[in-house]
This record gives sequence, structure tokens and C-alpha cells, in this order.
Amino acid sequence: MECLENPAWNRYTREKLEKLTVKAPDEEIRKKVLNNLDHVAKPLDGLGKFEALTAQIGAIQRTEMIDISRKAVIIMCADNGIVAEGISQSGQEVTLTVVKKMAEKKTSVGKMAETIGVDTIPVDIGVNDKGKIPGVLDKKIRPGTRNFRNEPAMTEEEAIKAIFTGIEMVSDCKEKGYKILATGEMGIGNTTTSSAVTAALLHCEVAEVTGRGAGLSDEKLIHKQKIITEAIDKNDLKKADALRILETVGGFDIAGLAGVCIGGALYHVPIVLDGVISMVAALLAERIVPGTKDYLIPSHKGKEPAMRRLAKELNVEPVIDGNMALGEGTGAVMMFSLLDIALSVYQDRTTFSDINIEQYERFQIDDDINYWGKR
Ligand SMILES: O=C(O)c1ccc[n+]([C@@H]2O[C@H](COP(=O)([O-])O)[C@@H](O)[C@H]2O)c1
Ligand SMILES: Cc1cc2nc[nH]c2cc1C
Repeated sequence: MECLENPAWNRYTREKLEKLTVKAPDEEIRKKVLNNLDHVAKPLDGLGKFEALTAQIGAIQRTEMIDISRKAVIIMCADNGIVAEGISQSGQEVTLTVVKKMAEKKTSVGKMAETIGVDTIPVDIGVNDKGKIPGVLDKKIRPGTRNFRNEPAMTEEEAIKAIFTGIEMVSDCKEKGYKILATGEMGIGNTTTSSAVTAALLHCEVAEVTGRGAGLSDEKLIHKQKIITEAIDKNDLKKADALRILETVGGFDIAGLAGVCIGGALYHVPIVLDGVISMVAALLAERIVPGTKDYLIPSHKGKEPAMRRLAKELNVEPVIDGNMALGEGTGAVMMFSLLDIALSVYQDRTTFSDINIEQYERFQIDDDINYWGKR
């Protein structure tokens, strides 16, 4: 992958993006890991969904010797012009304040990540500020998107640059030795952009996929839904493709995270998804580069109503049912902990033969928990 700081970044065109192809995770490895898990001295399928997740991570990394020792959460930070319409309880300036604190590890994701030894990588992909933010990677496309009530949030060129920024982040992280990555974000107003993109992609009722975000009154929630509905209708987005939907009502954070998902698929790095912003980015990524979704690991079910529809469309069942709506990558970092714990059983496994017990015979296959494929 060429460096995006190279002035030639504008060679990254829609055509180049759409030509990217993804190889499926290694099915043989997936089956081998599932078989190894059957040899572990425990009830068959005893780790439930964590068995399917473990096998999928092996298939993504193309090895039975699964390694998720070095972990990071890539936190795409950006402002949204639509905030001018009063769709959030906060103003845009709050994004910058929180991002500065994020760099000092003083926000929720920083505390969680420090607790379990995960690195946080905050990225300024479009914060509404002219200067560089100390401790934050400067990949600014533009200081915030435009107000999508009046005009498209971004140009096609900006959207594509943001996507390639995410792709390149994964390449850089892999080179630095990270074995698994998570998606996080910070950006006031990004539940509005996420709901708008979801409604347009899934052709569903705006009210069905639009919630209160970080907190809204009933009256403001109706206003938020009205703004989204108007933009979808005015731009005829139910007939648009994924990229045009992203440009029109999306955000730089969503675009960057879609790139992270695609990067995971291109560089064979498992990507753990956080909340609604990450999930919509995942669906965009899958629509732009089919096959990407097989590289994505869901974390939590979330509170925003769009989460349910997005999980269904991506055919994933997140394991954490915590009614969370924090963002920043917090749910994904929690999932890292669970994956570490589940993997401890696999990596240094005690088998039936180790303890001289006859191995359980498999009479049935629980396909419900093997949503990536059959045993
Ligand atoms: O991750 C989620 O599902 C989630 C749900 C609600 C809110 N958030 C966070 O809250 C902010 C957006 O809320 P809002 O109301 O300004 O759209 C943004 O910084 C997100 O990280 C995140
Ligand atoms: C303080 C604060 C932290 C956040 N983290 C994600 N969204 C946020 C919004 C606010 C206001």
C-alpha cells in the first residue's frame, strides 16, 4: 500500500477501490481449530460462540497457532456538519475536547484499554480544528463534514481518501506487530450519520433505526428522524450505491472505519467491531468490497436501534448484551478481554488424552453458533 501522505493519494479512485478483492479466510484452518477444540477436555461446544470466534480468528490469521497478544483500538475522530441542526445534545466543540483527553488516556476507552494492556490509537480524520492535536495521529481529510441538510457531507474524493486512510492504518499496524485490531470512534453527531446511512443502505424506516445517541429528548429525537428522512428523500438515497450514501450523509469517521474493515480483510487481520458507528462502517465495507465481513468480529449488541438491523444484515450475533452506547471502541475492548480468556483454553490446551478420558463423540453440529460456515 502506498503512503497516503504521498501527494499522489488522489490516484486512489472509486475504480481502484471497487477493484479491491478479498480472499476468503482459510476454511481448512477454521475446521482444524474447531477440531482442536473438540479435543480439549470439556463438553463439546462448551465455549459456545467463542468456539466459532476462535476458529474464525485462526482462519483469518491463516494459522492454528492463533496469536492475539498485541492489540490496538483504532479510534477515528471526526466532526459532523449536521450537528448545526441540533440533532445532538452537544455542540461540535465537544469532539475536540474529548479527543484531547482521549490522547491522554483519560476517556472511557483509555481506561479500559490500559486495564488490559491494549494500545489506543486516536486518529484525527476530520476534527473541526485547524491545529495538530498532541498524541493524535494527524490524518485529517477536512475539519469536519458539510451539513448534509444543505449539501453532500463530503466529496467522492474525500470519502475515498478517508477509506484508504483506514486501509493503510491496518497495513501500518500489521507491520508494527499488532495481531488483532478494534474499531472505535469519537464524533458528536455520528449517531445521526450512522442512522442515515443504515436507513439508506437497508431501505428501512428511519424511525426504526434512529435512537437517542448520547442522549436526546423525545422532541429532539423526532427532529433527528425528520432531518434524516428529508435528506434520504431529497437525495433519493434508497436508490444510491454504498459510496454515494456515505458521501451524502456519512462521516469521515465512518469512512475511515469502513477502510479499517476492508484493511482487515486485505491484510488478514481480525477486526473487532464496536457499536453502531462501527457496525454501519462494516456494512458499508462489505457493500464496497464483498467478502470483508468474514474478517470482522462483533462485540456487543448495543442500545441504538440500528444495531439489531445491522447485526442481522451482517449475519453476526454479538456476544455482549450490555445495552451499551458509549462508543470510542469500549465494547470492542471489552470483547478483547473475553477473546483472551476464551483463547487461554485453546492455546495451552489440556486435552482428553492428557487426562486419560475418552474424547466426546460428536453426534450433532450446532450450526447456530457456527455462523461463518459449517464444521
Ligand atoms: O457506539 C455506539 O453505539 C454509540 C451510541 C451512542 C453514542 N455514541 C457516542 O456518542 C457520540 C455520538 O452521539 P450523538 O448523540 O452526538 O450522535 C459519539 O462520540 C459516539 O462515540 C456511541
Ligand atoms: C464526554 C463524552 C465522551 C464521549 N465518548 C463518546 N462520545 C462522547 C461524548 C461525550 C460528551
